[in-house]
Amino acid sequence: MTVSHLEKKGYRDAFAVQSAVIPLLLPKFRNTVGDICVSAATGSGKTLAYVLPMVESLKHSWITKLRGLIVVPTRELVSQARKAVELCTTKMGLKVDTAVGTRPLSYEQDLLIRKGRRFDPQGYDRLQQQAKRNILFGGDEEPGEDDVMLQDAVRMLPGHVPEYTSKVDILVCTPGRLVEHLQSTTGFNLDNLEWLVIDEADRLLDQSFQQWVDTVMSHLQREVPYDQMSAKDKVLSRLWHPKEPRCVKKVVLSATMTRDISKLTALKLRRPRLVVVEGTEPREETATLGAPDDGDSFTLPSTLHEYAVPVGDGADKPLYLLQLLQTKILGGTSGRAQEEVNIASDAESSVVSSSSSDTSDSDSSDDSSASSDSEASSSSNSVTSSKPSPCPQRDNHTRSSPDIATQLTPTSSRVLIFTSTNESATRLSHLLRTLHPAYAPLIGTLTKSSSSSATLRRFRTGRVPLLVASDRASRGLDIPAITHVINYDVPRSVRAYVHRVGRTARAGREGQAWTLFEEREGRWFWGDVARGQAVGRAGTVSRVRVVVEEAGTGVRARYEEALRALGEAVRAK
Ligand SMILES: Nc1ncnc2c1ncn2[C@@H]1O[C@H](COP(=O)(O)OP(=O)(O)OP(=O)(O)O)[C@@H](O)[C@H]1O
Repeated sequence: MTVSHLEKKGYRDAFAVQSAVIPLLLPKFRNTVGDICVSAATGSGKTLAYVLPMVESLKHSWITKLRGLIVVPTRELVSQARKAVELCTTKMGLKVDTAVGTRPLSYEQDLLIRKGRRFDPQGYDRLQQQAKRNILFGGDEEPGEDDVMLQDAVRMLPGHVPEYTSKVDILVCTPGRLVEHLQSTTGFNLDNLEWLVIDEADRLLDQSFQQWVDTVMSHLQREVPYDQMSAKDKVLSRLWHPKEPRCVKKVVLSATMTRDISKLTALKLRRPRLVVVEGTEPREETATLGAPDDGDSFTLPSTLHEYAVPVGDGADKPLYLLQLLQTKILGGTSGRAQEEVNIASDAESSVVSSSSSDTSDSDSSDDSSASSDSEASSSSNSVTSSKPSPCPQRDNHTRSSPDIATQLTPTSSRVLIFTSTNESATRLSHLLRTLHPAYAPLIGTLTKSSSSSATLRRFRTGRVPLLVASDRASRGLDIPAITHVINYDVPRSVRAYVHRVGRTARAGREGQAWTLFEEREGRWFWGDVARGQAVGRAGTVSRVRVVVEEAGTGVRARYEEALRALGEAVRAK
């Protein structure tokens, strides 16, 4: 049923990571294979690799209990993972829901827990006594979990006690909200959990997120009270028979999965096995988890094409971005020439980047100077490309940029631009709109405060083909239409680079990643990211020279005006 449904939806063949992981997670290997850690490239299909076997093993459950828990770092990923689960549970009767910090807790409590009652005269007497004591001696603090139960108990029919049951079989959640429910939702527990999936695990095991793991682990080890035991466990406990040990299958995944066992110890994995899937062929390499200094390594999608653009000291970075967008990425514009722009060919850049003796990675080439313009344009005519361009591009040679007022013609490009912070994402969007008013309706901004689902929907559907975002959008976001990722600000780490550029070139599609780097960032970028041992890639990173010419540009005047206005706005705050 699931397979034929998936085929109808276009999922015809299993991807490599799915071929490697699904068999290990199927119910028949449940007791022979321990917990699984998965490392596979971005966009390689890790989500279905755990959702399918989880659904397969839970589909015969006829009483709804919380059996499957999927933890991801952001609310966007919660809704994405939920869609994947719903795709696989169609017409199965399994109940799926989500828990994210943006909804009121009480609203979610109603969605997750059903309040009922059970006939239990002894329990009734006990709870009534307790309620009386609380009324007599209790304080006026916020009601805790037990207080809620007592409040419910006093409203019960004589001889009855409140009973709380799960309304969901599979819950997809963020760690913070999960902890809130564990601490304050009466009846919410992990007593029946069979699957714990931690996606984007290296992020979720970061120190900043760490405390949620301890809370979850302590709930997994909790002794289930007698009146909440399953019928089978009640019988076993009456016979003084040891209960069967609880066995929660843990699946831990990331495109940048750590091999450092010390970071995983908090998860108390059982006979952990690391599955590393590289490339697109179903080749499973089972590695062992290692010591802290073993060094992590990551693989980029083979369909990703990477470029790096030097931007001098960074003072004119928005102008470089604009030229890059106009001439290399969005294309399709037309109109009266107003500003002269020189773009060196990819060919030149390929030669530069592939030369092992190139020491100018952190160079201080002044790309805004007139001399470098002419140098760039002359070299662009003399070198042939050594790397085919994966996406249709415009003429690379010296050309005119479009009239600033020209409307952008329809484009199939979908461009995700990363900045280092939410604030700089907002600032950059503002600058781009001022610099090129015709782009204004095409630019979206994804910040913590913006309505992310509406913004992402507009980006997904192409109504807004340019999205400026902070690293919040770098993890797991699956928008197949993204053709380009631009690192406007260099990422903070190699790991962050891998996740950012992984928003394109997903599921075997072609994609381009462009990184703008300042002089002071060049050494790190080329040393660690572009040529570092930690990153496995099919090709090389090509260096591309984008030259912003100063003379005769209305853009520069607008740029300076926009900077002034921004400065004033910041001062006024
Ligand atoms: N067997 C398949 N056939 C076709 N498409 C697939 C298949 N499996 C997954 N996909 C699609 O591939 C895309 C990427 O999958 P997914 O989001 O699971 O990647 P991922 O490995 O989790 O990436 P990331 O590490 O960035 O989170 C999704 O759009 C998904 O629908």
